[in-house]
Amino acid sequence: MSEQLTTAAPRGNTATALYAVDAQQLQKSFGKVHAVNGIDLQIKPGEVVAFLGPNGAGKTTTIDMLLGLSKPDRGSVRVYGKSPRQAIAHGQVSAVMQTGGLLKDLTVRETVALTASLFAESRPVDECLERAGIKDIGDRIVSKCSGGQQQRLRFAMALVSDPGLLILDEPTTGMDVEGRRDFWNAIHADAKRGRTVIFATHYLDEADAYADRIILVRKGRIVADGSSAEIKSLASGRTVRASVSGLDQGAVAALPGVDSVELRAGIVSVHSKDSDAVARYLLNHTDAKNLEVTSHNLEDAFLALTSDD
Ligand SMILES: Nc1ncnc2c1ncn2[C@@H]1O[C@H](COP(=O)(O)OP(=O)(O)OP(=O)(O)O)[C@@H](O)[C@H]1O
Repeated sequence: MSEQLTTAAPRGNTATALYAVDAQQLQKSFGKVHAVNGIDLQIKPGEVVAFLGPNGAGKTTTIDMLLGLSKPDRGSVRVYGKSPRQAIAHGQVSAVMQTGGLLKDLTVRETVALTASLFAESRPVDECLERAGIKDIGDRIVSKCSGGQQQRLRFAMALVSDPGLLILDEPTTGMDVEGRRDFWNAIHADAKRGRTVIFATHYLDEADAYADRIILVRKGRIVADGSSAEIKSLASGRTVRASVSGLDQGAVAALPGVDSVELRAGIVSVHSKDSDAVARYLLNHTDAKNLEVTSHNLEDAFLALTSDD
C-alpha cells in the first residue's frame, strides 16, 4: 500500500471526545424481550473490538443503537462525544452492512465514485479501492463480483468519508473461506493505520484472529471483556505440564488459582487460572523440565461463558 494514504483519525475535537464509543447502561426491550439489558461500553480510538455472542444475545440491537438506527429505552450513547446521528452526519462513523446498497449494473469504481459524490469531502476513489483490496477489479460490473468482493466493495464505500469508526454487523456471513480471509486482511491492514473497528460475528476464529478486544455478550449483558487470551483464561484457565521428580503436590495445590494437580509417570499437570504462578513455582522450587503452558481455545471459553450453567 502506498505511503501517501492518510491515517484514519477521528475528526472533531479529540480532547473532549476521549472515547470513540461511550455507552452507559444501555437498555432496549421489544415487548417482553430484554434484548439489551444494561450494557456499559467504552471503546478507545484505534481499538479493534469483536462483539461475540450466541444467537439473540443482543449484538445487532446494540450495534443499531451505536449507529443511531434505534433509540435506547434507557441509557446513553456518545460517539466521539456526539450523538450517533451527529457523528454519522460528520462522516465519523460508517457501517458495512451485510446486504443491499449496491446497484448491480455499475462497475466497482463507479459505485465508489457515486458514494463519494454524496459527501462534501471524501477520500479519492482509488485510495478507497486500494484499501479495500479491490483496485484490480475496479472495472468489474457489480453483478459479476463474488459475495466476498461485494463485501469489500461495501467496505470501500464505507471508507469514502474516512470515518474514525467503522462498524460491521456479521460482515462475512455466507462467504467462503478465501473470501473471508481476503475481507479480513483488507480490514486488518486498514485498522493497523489507526481506525477504530467494531464488528459482530458468530465466528470465534474471526474474533480470535482480528480483534484486540473481545466483548462476549449473553442475554443482553456483557459477560466477558478482554483480549482473546484473557477471555480464554478467564473461562477455563491454562494447563501447565512439566517433567518433575519429588514434587510436593500439596504446595502446588495451594498456589493461587490452582484447580487441580495431577502427577502421572513423572509428569505433572496443573490446571490453573494463574499459570504464571505455577510455572514460576515449578521452575524455581522443583527440578521441572520441558515445561509447557497450554491455553484452551476460544470455543471452550465461549461455551463456558455463554451456557446456561
Ligand atoms: N425488531 C425486533 N422486534 C422484536 N424482537 C426483536 C427485534 N429485534 C431483536 N429482537 C429480539 O431481541 C433479542 C436480541 O436480538 P439481536 O438481533 O440483537 O441478537 P444478536 O445477538 O444480534 O443475534 P444474532 O447473532 O442471531 O443476529 C432476540 O431475542 C431477538 O429476537
